[in-house]
Amino acid sequence: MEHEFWLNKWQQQQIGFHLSAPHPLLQRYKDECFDSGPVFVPLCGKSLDMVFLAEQGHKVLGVELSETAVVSFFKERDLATEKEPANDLMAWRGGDYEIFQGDYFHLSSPALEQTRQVYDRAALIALPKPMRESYVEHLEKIMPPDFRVLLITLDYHQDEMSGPPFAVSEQEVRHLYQNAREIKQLRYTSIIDQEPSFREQGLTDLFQGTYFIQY
Ligand SMILES: C[S@@+](CC[C@H](N)C(=O)[O-])C[C@H]1O[C@@H](n2cnc3c(N)ncnc32)[C@H](O)[C@@H]1O
Repeated sequence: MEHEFWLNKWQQQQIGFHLSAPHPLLQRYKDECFDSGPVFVPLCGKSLDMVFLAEQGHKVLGVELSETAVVSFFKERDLATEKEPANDLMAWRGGDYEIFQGDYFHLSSPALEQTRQVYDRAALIALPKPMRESYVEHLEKIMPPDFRVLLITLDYHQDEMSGPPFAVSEQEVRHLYQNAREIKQLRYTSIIDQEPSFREQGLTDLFQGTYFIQY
């Protein structure tokens, strides 16, 4: 997607993707997938999942395009911040969080080289197909060789709705992450009954997939 698309969404506060509580699947699978080390949250928005991770003792690194999102995240927690340029991005630090504000595709940081865990909720599925390949390629470039990912996807008939969120099937996850040592599907369930607004937009079904990916 164009940067303008997301910056406008934040400007106009059209952030239906933002949840008012930590994601239940993060709570369910965190201990199974992560050790006590830091966690990288790409395309993080101002997600409360970061707060949950910090409360569980993790240092949290994020990257987010929108300055509005980053400023709101720290402001809503009443956290004092300091910021400094980090290549093309701006690194904001406060509490247990370090959020790089700018384009994920320009991110590289020594801090990430020490981070072996990635939490992806609504990041991969926020991107159109050609960008999803670049997203995984970039992740493989900026993370250490033995990283792992807890990934939450949505899947539906793409011709029934234009994204975002985009449909990402299990087959595509396996293709995108073909360089990984292990890809385990933890869960794949229909959630259309809990998401009536998607039915109103024309979807006949909507599945949520959860994967553990180990390099
Ligand atoms: C669907 S939202 C999900 C946010 C968050 N993961 C959550 O669960 O609430 C996608 C986010 O990615 C951000 N984004 C989109 N393209 C980006 C890019 N190239 N670099 C960094 N952030 C980006 C958007 O501003 C938006 O906040």
